[in-house]
Amino acid sequence: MSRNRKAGTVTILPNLSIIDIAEEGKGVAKADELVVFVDKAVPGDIVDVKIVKKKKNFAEAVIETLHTASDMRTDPFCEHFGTCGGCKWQHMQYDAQLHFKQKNVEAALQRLAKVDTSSMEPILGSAENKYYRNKLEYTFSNKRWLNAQDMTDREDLEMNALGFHVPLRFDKILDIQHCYLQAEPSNKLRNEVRAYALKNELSFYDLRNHEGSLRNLIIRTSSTGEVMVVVVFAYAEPAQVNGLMEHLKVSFPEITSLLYILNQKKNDTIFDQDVITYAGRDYIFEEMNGLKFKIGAKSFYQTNSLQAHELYKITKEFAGFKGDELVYDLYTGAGTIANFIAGSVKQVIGVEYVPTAIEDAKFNSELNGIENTVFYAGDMKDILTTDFIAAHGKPDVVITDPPRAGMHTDVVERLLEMEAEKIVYVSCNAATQARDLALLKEKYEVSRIKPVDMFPHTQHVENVVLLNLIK
Ligand SMILES: C[S@@+](CC[C@H](N)C(=O)[O-])C[C@H]1O[C@@H](n2cnc3c(N)ncnc32)[C@H](O)[C@@H]1O
Repeated sequence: MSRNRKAGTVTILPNLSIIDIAEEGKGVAKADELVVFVDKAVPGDIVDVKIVKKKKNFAEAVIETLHTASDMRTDPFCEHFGTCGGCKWQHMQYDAQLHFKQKNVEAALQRLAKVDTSSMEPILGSAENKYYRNKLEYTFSNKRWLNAQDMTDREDLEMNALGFHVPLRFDKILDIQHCYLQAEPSNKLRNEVRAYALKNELSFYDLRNHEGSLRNLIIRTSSTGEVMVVVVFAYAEPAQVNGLMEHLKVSFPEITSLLYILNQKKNDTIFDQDVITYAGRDYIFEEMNGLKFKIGAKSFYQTNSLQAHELYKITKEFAGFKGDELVYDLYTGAGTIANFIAGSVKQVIGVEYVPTAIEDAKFNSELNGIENTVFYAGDMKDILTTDFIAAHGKPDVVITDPPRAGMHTDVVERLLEMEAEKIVYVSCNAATQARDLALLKEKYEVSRIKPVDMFPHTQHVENVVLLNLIK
């Protein structure tokens, strides 16, 4: 039984056993009727915790004292662990991460859609669990996040930083020395850009007052060995832009595509901005399964390329194509799934609301000599109408891969009207997937479920579900 010890206004709950992991990735403990979500706790830990937020039925807490460490713990490999918002599960062994991802998907499907998960297939782990991302976006700031050590030696403190946002702090940036998410030359590039900017007194952006020159650095790498670098300035003298870009061009001959953007808006999205090519091409190539994909600065491509290939293979296997199918690929992005399966079906119709992604999808079909794909840009609920279905034909198979929010109810309605034999539902959020499955139950039964880990050391997980039309 837990006891409350009040130390001033701080509430400490002693000797809690961590019994589970919640969907958001925190450890779960119970103190009488109160459910406590404990940051960086692992099932099997016994801990004293400090409450940081208290609601009627639950509380959020941090570890005050770790009395017994779970067998599932391991030493985090990154010096930035604990402050950086990424890779929050590094302190848990990879097998345990996979176990809890599988369990969380299963729990969501059972609880929210009453799906029978007894034949759920085991999660597919990522072959690479370091340096697995093909894209990183860093932020410049003149307000570096200071750790306790920095606070003690405040003399000559460098306040400029190039790195990642500290969770819940839009203006504070953790200066990253080494990131384990993207392979070289990613780390060398980021550190060189920072060193050049400091040496040449280019100003780092002030995210609060919207002043300063350097805003973002985007690095994309591909399985073909090509590299794209995009430097985003708020403003800069042409000599300063040319100075930095020329330095990168000379120092990193491996850069295939060297680009910059002048973004004077308050927000840092680049989708409505002109991209200027300083050197090389304005795109790089990615390759998958013998297909080439063109990736521009604004293109969407799954960030873990190797595991995306596995995800698509599972999607295709679940669909079990015979060769004569009409397939709808909903939320097609840059048409990667559509192009990946095109050789195995009669025709694919891809729908997606980002127009530039649809341009990429069409370009990629052409590039690979694929002639049986058609793509449409627009909001799914507006495009996928009864008239659209009448004009294009009822699909035999639907592949749907919506964003985290899942599908709009109008889209689910259309799926129920279309009565495709099979729906393969790929999702990055098991809770919204389960919500949609509960609606699809009216006409479909779930016959296969397989989670896929695209993001090691995070709580995120992809899940593929096959639905069969009930006859
Ligand atoms: C998870 S991504 C899937 C991308 C693609 N299937 C792939 O594997 O590369 C979801 C896609 O849905 C698109 N999207 C989000 N909301 C949409 C909507 N309301 N209508 C159409 N597309 C939408 C996003 O732009 C994004 O490309």
